[in-house]
Amino acid sequence: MNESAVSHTSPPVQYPSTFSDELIEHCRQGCIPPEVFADARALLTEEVRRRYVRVNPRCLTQVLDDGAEGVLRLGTLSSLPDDSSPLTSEERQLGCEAQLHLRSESPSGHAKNESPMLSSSAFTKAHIITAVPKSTLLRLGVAHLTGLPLASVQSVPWLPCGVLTLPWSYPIGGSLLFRDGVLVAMDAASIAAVVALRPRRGERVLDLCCAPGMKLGLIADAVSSQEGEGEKDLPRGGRGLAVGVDVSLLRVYMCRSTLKKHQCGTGARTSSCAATSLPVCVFVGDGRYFTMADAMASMDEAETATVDVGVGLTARERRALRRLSESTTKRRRCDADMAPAAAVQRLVSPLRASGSSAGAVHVGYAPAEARASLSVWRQEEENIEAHEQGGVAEKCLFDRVLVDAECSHDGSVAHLQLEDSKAPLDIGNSSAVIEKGRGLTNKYRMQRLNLSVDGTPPAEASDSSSSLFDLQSELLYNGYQQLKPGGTLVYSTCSYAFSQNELVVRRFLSRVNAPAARATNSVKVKAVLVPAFSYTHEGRGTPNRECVENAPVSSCVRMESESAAEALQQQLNDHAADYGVVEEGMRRHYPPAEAGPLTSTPVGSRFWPRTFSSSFLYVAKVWKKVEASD
Ligand SMILES: C[S@@+](CC[C@H](N)C(=O)[O-])C[C@H]1O[C@@H](n2cnc3c(N)ncnc32)[C@H](O)[C@@H]1O
Repeated sequence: MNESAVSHTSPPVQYPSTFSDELIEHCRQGCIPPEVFADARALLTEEVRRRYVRVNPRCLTQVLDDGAEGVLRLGTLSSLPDDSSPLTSEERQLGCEAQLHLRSESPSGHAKNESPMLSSSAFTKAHIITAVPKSTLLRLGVAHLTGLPLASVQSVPWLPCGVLTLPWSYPIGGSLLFRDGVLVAMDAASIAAVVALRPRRGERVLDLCCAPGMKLGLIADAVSSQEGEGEKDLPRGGRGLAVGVDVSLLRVYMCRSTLKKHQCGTGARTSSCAATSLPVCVFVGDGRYFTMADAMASMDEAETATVDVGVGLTARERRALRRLSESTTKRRRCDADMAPAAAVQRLVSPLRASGSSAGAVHVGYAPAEARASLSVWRQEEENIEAHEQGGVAEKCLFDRVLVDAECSHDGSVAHLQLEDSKAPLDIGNSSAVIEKGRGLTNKYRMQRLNLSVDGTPPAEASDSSSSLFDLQSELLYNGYQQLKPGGTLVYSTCSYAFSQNELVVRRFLSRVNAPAARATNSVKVKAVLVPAFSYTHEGRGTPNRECVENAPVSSCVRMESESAAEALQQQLNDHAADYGVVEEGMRRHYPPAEAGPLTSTPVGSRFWPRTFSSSFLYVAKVWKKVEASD
């Protein structure tokens, strides 16, 4: 355990005074120790605060082309090309400046991992292109470099996959880099959830709570990435698909904008990024009930040729979405003031009441590339014999599923505002709203926690079926149902609360592994909790021929090496006991006899902000292991 980490045996620390009694009670119930808020406050101070960005892989296509004006080195490869390299002096100068900082951030001993080719003195351009993963060098034009504080660009040593941090003061929103989609602002812990999932080229991946689409964009990059060395036998010839679902129509619209910007399609101001249509589609629907069969039924197959590239929908789909939009306009206004789970109920109920289960799903975005992948999938499904035992129930299942569940966001450090002086808000002030750029207000937090502003549960939320715990449990359960045997699921939240993380996962495991539940599966499967950053389970005893043990992963989400993933897992394990949340949670939620042995096994991994300098994230990975039939 990190010596600087706060142990649960430390003297009690007070909860921040900006928290109401009800919120503090919630923290106690959820085993959220007060120390984590002090850590969050420390991370928010301007001097230490950093902005995480990842590089859009579509902007890397011209890496090292002639005439490059600047090269920014990404990742933690540690040696720079020597004088015999084909880099111009300007490129070398820029690289050196960035490298100095990258090196100072790299953990000791990292140089051991560098490519032998990089330490060679006889560099040629060809060497660099073949030896260095493309995402380690980013070519930037002068316009993009203007104002970029190269000297303070840093890599993220615990997540070596093209993730950088910039000083908080860098005006990224107004920068060309951001507007052209070269850099995508995204918290490192969020990226870690996708790295844990490990989507690979050619796979079908479901993101069950996708909006605003940051992780979905990363998944789409992975399933459509360039073929890497050793990736010859790819599933479906490399034609993958990323499918996003979100219950909120407004957030699906946000997601669509995020993805369109990410794809550098219309609106890109320069040619730095190659415009591509990614195999990614988004549906409005309730993740607790979503199935891909319903989603396919909601799509307009006949008019595929007339998809409007601007919105990625056919005219019929647009009309359907408009009708949905109109029918929810009034509700939307109410929803803004409502606990999210209650809002979910209000949006979904009319959808489900509208007739068939397919009526509960609407396509919100499906560009040409996604439709092409979908039609391959449809074709495959048609070839499956409907009368096969379990054939219907197991149709349209995914290789991987991400359940980045709705949660209370208490660990979303980037959005927390804890200082009284800057945000003198209290729950008695009913005019308190979410203040753009100033973080989450108490009122907002209260809503996320299903509490009304005076601390009592709102009427809609008092029904136990709308509690966060139930919502998260149902999302996780359905995510698992949509996963094919042998597949991998990641459950994540940005809440510190034991009750939204370990408790949800433990109860889920008991539920799906209960003998009665397993007896209903046509293929005998078992949900097995595996370390988030270990991938060795893939390919063992699974019928997924595409899951090959130690197979290389797609370039845009890979760790630099398996040992880097192992080091990260080790670091997470070492910190598992920090703050005593798990032990405390176990004691509270399990009888003493059961709590003893349970405490020794961490359920999932926690990214502590102080240790990882990022927002908080809880990640648990579940493998749908196929068991030999008796
Ligand atoms: C933590 S956010 C997801 C963030 C997203 N994965 C990303 O990386 O950009 C949770 C999302 O879950 C959605 N949500 C809440 N209840 C849902 C449900 N029943 N089905 C699907 N989505 C739901 C919310 O609208 C919200 O957009």
